[in-house]
Amino acid sequence: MQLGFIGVGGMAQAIISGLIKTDTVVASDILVHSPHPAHYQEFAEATGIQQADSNAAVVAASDFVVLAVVPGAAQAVLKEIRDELNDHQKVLISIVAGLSLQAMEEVAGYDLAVLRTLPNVNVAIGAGMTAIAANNNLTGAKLADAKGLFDAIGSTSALPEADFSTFSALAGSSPAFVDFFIDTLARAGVKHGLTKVEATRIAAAVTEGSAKMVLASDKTPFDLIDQVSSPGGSTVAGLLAMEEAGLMTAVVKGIDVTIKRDQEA
Ligand SMILES: NC(=O)C1=CN([C@@H]2O[C@H](COP(=O)(O)OP(=O)(O)OC[C@H]3O[C@@H](n4cnc5c(N)ncnc54)[C@H](O)[C@@H]3O)[C@@H](O)[C@H]2O)C=CC1
Ligand SMILES: O=C(O)[C@@H]1CCC=N1
Repeated sequence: MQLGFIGVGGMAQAIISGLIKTDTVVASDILVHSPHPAHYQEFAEATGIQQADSNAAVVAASDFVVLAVVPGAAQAVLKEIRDELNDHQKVLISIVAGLSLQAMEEVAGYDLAVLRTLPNVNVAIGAGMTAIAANNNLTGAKLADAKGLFDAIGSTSALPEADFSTFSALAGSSPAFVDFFIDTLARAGVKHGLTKVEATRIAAAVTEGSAKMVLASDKTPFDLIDQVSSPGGSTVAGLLAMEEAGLMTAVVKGIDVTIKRDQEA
């Protein structure tokens, strides 16, 4: 599989790193371009991926083309590459937040096979969570191959496009929110005398372990909370103090604003 990337920023690099680490695609089969080669020169040399001179050259040499530019540039880039894309063989995979299948078809062509995705940054270590929605032209082996790229670097969830904004908050942005929680937990440890390095290691390990427990167990998170909270003990006292400070409301408000902002874009 020849895989092209237009745009080589943080997310493209996260996906490429995950694909190479999981032996899903060999580096020499990955071709990239953006107008700022200096920004990804070091990454390209370190990973062994190929660099093209233009967006059109990426498309010409690729079976699957990943559109990984900032949302503001996406329409112009699609216009620029539409002729090369429409050879009735290639598949366009977009990771651009807020860009609908219909909007892509309008610009790039109604016959084009398109997979709209929303990966999160954890794809870099093969632990991502990616929403996918295919248009009617993407079926069979091509759909399986395009989806397979994201299954290989984490989990996928086939969702109606109407749910993409909610997914974007819950999975695309939430690594930042979970990191915020980990940092806050660690900071509390520092307040009580631990070093930041050790407190962060402890907080991250606990977050990973608790997430694995939720996924592995048939219990709800609330059941698991009850399991940790000894009668008259310290956990329930801490939980109630966090709720008095508004933890649940703060998280839900944050997600509401994230969804609203995504829908405004
Ligand atoms: N950062 C995240 O966690 C997530 C980001 N996304 C989406 O991924 C896309 C990329 O985001 P990031 O990598 O974070 O942004 P970034 O700013 O790190 O990278 C954007 C890339 O697009 C390139 N670019 C800009 N104009 C171009 C053009 N005309 N032709 C070719 N390349 C061009 C830039 O040079 C850069 O390499 C965005 O559309 C964003 O909505 C989606 C899911 C999660
Ligand atoms: O912050 C953003 O706009 C993007 C969407 C999901 C994650 N990052």
